[in-house]
Amino acid sequence: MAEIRVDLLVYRRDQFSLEVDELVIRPGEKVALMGENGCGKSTLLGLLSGLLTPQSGTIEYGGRPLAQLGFPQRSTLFSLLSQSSDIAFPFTVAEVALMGRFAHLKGGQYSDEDRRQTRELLALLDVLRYQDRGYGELSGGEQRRVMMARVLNQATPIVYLDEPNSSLDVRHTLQIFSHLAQLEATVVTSVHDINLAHRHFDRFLFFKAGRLLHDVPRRDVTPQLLSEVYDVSVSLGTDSFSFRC
Ligand SMILES: Nc1ncnc2c1ncn2[C@@H]1O[C@H](COP(=O)(O)OP(=O)(O)OP(=O)(O)O)[C@@H](O)[C@H]1O
Repeated sequence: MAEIRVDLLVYRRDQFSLEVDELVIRPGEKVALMGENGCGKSTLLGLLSGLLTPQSGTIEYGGRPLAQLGFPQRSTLFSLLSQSSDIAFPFTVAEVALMGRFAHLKGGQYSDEDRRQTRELLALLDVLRYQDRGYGELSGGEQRRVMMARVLNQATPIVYLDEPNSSLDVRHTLQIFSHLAQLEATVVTSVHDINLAHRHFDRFLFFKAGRLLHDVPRRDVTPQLLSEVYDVSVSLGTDSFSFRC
């Protein structure tokens, strides 16, 4: 599995800039990207996955610069669940999830194993019963779970997720985060629910206005730190943080 290494990264867009001096994410780490709206979480995921190109700095996977990796290599190295996932064509749920296997296609055909794995993931994400329905006929939360099945189906050693629990109800959110926490893969996800992330993830990158303010393990996420990041009053109860304006 590849280590992710970021050095002297600078990305500018209009009035916004994201700067990360140094960041190393080791294989298997579960990393939450956190901070208020517009602080740069999606931008960082876009840069790490090569959808955006930095003005300067480097991103490396196992010592190989991202810029030198072709698309086939990238698609077996990392997958990305974007914030929005519209599909223009009338694919079924099973077809959408099966697309995750595209990077592993042999001889231009999906194998029986690809189809079996797809069914298993659709069941895990609790959408197997919709497998023959049109993707566009599902609710927002159901579509999100199908997209999650597609991303996990890619079976990459690194999984990038942009707010995976948006539109999800509490049960599916808990199930998905428990699953992510148990994956062997490196997982890097943006997430707004601090208590949810704190329960399931190991490492927390807090951004503010495009800067990496804190990079801390679970035990160092304190009310003081959260208060600084989010500009709210924070207290710690028996097992969760509470917030007040
Ligand atoms: N396509 C775009 N074109 C221009 N500016 C953009 C675009 N996408 C995001 N921005 C701006 O870039 C900055 C960082 O946005 P980004 O989406 O990375 O934030 P975020 O931390 O993911 O926010 P959120 O929690 O709301 O998802 C913001 O100022 C935002 O307005």
